[in-house]
Amino acid sequence: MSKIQLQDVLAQRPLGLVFDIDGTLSEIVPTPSEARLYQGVAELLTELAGYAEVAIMTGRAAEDGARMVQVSGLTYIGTHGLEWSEDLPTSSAQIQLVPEALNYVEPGKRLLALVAREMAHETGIIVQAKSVGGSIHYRQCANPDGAREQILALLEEPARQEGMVIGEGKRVVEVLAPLKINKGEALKRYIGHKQLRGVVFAGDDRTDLNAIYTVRELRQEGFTGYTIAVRHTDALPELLTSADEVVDEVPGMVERLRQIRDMLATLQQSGRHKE
Ligand SMILES: O=P(O)(O)OC[C@H]1O[C@H](O[C@H]2O[C@H](CO)[C@@H](O)[C@H](O)[C@H]2O)[C@H](O)[C@@H](O)[C@@H]1O
Repeated sequence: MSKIQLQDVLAQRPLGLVFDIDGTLSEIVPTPSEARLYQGVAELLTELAGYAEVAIMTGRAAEDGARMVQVSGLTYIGTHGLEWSEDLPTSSAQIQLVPEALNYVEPGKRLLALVAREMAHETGIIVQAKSVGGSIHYRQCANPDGAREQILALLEEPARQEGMVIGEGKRVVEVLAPLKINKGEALKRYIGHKQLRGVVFAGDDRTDLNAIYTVRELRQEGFTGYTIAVRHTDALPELLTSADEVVDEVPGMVERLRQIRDMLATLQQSGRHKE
């Protein structure tokens, strides 16, 4: 089978462009609150939204993601696909939590409270609550690998009892609802919701793999999609081998965003996009 070309995907209409934040549009930094969009990204997202539907799909809470991105007119999909909003970052924005997740709000709170209490002695732990579950960051601990082991051991049995799932990302343990909704399922819902005929997805972490797999599956059914993996020194090998293209770190991704913007402008001028 011939290799899919980015140009062919960008020619589809309606077109969706879906981006992860941390490690994709913003550099990985010591703490979540220090993270900022890479220079020029907000302007590029604004320009891209003039040509396509643009969504931010993040493991952060939708509101937290929108606080970082600060671009209106985008769809913000947060908490790994559980939260949706079409009108962030306005302060009165409606944020929808998928109804299937409601039963897991309280169990998630209890598990995060347990970690906050039991790991209070460990300097460097950051507990980041989300509407369902949340993240426990250990990047700043003196012994990050040891801290990771402690968090996983502490959560194993209580998570089982609460019916919650434990996942992992970059120097972070995630407390998740036991739902089939992940970035892959969320991407499928986004494509359906916007009735897209083409999609480009970019991400850098384990949770982004689900979206990459979804694009591959949908391609088998004739859908036109393209995936970009952002390579960092700690990249999952599977992420790099599964994506259609690999770019080097966040600057490489930002350069690709510029090229995508330019390709979309050329397609529009030449009228070669598919209505
Ligand atoms: O899906 P994403 O948008 O990539 O979200 C995944 C997690 O990203 C954030 O944590 C990561 O980035 C931090 C800032 O660079 C870094 O300090 C941390 O070690 C990384 O794991 C975010 O804070 C989490 O809530 C997301 O789940």
